Amino acid sequence: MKRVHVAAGVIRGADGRVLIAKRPLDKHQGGLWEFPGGKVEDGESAEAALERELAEELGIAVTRSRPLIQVRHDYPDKQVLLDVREVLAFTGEPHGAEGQPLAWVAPEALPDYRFPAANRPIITAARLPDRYLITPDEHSADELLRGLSSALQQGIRLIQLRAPSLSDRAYRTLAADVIELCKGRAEVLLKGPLEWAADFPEAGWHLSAAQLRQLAASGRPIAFGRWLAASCHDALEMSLAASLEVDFIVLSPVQATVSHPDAVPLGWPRAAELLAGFTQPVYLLGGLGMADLAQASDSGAQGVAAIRGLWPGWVDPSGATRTI
Ligand SMILES: Nc1nc2c([nH]c(=O)n2[C@@H]2O[C@H](COP(=O)(O)OP(=O)(O)OP(=O)(O)O)[C@@H](O)[C@H]2O)c(=O)[nH]1
Ligand SMILES: [Mg+2]
Repeated sequence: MKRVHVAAGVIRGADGRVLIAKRPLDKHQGGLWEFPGGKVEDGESAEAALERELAEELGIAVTRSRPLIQVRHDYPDKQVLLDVREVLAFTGEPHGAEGQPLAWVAPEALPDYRFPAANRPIITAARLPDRYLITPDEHSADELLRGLSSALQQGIRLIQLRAPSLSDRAYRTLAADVIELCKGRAEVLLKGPLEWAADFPEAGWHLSAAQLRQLAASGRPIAFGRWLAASCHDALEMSLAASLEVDFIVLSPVQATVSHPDAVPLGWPRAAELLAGFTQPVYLLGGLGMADLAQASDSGAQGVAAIRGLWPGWVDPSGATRTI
């Protein structure tokens, strides 16, 4: 069976809501919601196909889009490659040009709608931002909270609280303060024993590669009910993350980094290769910052994860202060 190549778009309104459409009952996966789009024609790029399909289906002209995620999925009766792009700019007012019902949905409400099975990672990708801040470990609790406040003001929406130098007790106290600070503004993922998760019901969890290996030994997905992410460094760890059905992963190190000077960098070509076969969103980490967002996206990643590269006011070696 030939895999059907499909281009689909995540379109956002000015208020951040995402546009979805209902598939006609008589079509494949009929009656379910979808991200508007359609089949890529022979010799056509996914970008061009998306522009053509969204003009036909919604009457809009897409002027700018970027790759968001690629999903290969095998239905019993059809194999698809969904090439999903984030629409960054368009003109016109979207309407159901083929009579299909449309809905504008807040990203966090997308899981409440019924989509085809292939769409789970797309929904996750549509809900996640393009940058994942990992906290630096060298600051006092007060400095860290001040830095996080600025980061929130600058638009950071996803944060991993990493503080390996703190005692368990100090980490847990800091975690409570960070969760309080970020409430309603950013998602916080904690890093530590998974048994702690019950004490922090509002936080997601970020598994280390070692935790990932341990949990994967149990052989079944974890039903966590909040954000669950994992650190991966190679194809094996990525396959463990996939089998546990974590929401997203961080793949590192792409480049040499000060926090892990001994680690051998993957480099961009190898990172892109590892991403190609993986269907969940991936943040690339390791010596990266905002300047690397476009390359990360072109390599198939959701975006960039960074400690220094996303920390407010960090001065890079060239002397320029980075802004987010
Ligand atoms: N556009 C779109 N298609 C999706 C999504 N998820 C998903 O599994 N698909 C599948 O991708 C394929 C492409 O859909 P399509 O609208 O281009 O084509 P179709 O087969 O429904 O209609 P057609 O044969 O008249 O062109 C369908 O098999 C559809 O079930 C999604 O979110 N958006
Ligand atoms: Mg279509």
